[in-house]
Amino acid sequence: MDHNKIPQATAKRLPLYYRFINNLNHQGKKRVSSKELSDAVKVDSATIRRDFSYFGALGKKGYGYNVEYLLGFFRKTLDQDETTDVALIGVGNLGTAFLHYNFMKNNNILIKMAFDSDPEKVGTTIGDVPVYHIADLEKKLDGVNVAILTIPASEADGITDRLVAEGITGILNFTPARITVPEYIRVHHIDLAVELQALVYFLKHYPLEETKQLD
Ligand SMILES: NC(=O)c1ccc[n+]([C@@H]2O[C@H](COP(=O)([O-])OP(=O)(O)OC[C@H]3O[C@@H](n4cnc5c(N)ncnc54)[C@H](O)[C@@H]3O)[C@@H](O)[C@H]2O)c1
Repeated sequence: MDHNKIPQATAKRLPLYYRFINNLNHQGKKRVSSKELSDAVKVDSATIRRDFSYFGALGKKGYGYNVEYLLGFFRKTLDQDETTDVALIGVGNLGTAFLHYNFMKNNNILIKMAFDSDPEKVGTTIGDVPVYHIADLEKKLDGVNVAILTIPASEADGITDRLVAEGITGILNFTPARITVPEYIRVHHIDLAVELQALVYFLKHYPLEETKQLD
């Protein structure tokens, strides 16, 4: 399947589907209906059916979708069979938590190395990840092309320029800074304050029905 043919909005929902289908598979479930999926991932079933038609998965009425088939497709599409190495920049409160979190458990994503400017942190290993000095970024990066930024906002631009010069293609930016990159570089910005505000807004204006809350 040509991945470019999957619409971006569908592609964004893939990890969500993958996580749920993977759990079902672990529980030994062989099939799943679009209604079950819809309740679990909070995407309406019409959208799920349309998304899945792009994957060549056509659910049968009264049967649903084959869990193994979907899992095989998601694994390939999300490159779950390959490990993606990631570098984390900034081993503070947030960065340290990520280093302790084992991303490999559900996804084949590995934080392979971390960088910090604090001499107390450089040379240590946190959650099996070595922490190098930020001055050695260019020397150590060695083909890693995804980075997580958990440094102070004031440092974000300078570090981003260095990452871009080293061939990084994707950045997950946790700093409040809006970083500027060439258009061929993908930046996903995660702003927890905005996410929280959105949650509170939805709670206020679109409260869920009681039965759904009990799910
Ligand atoms: N802690 C949170 O809950 C939270 C939530 C949302 C966003 N953020 C954002 O994430 C970023 C990190 O937050 P934090 O709480 O972990 O901060 P922190 O101060 O605990 O950690 C920042 C780390 O970056 C290192 N650092 C500073 N300059 C550097 C440089 N030039 N190169 C490499 N390392 C450098 C510091 O030594 C420190 O270890 C901030 O931009 C913050 O606004 C934090």
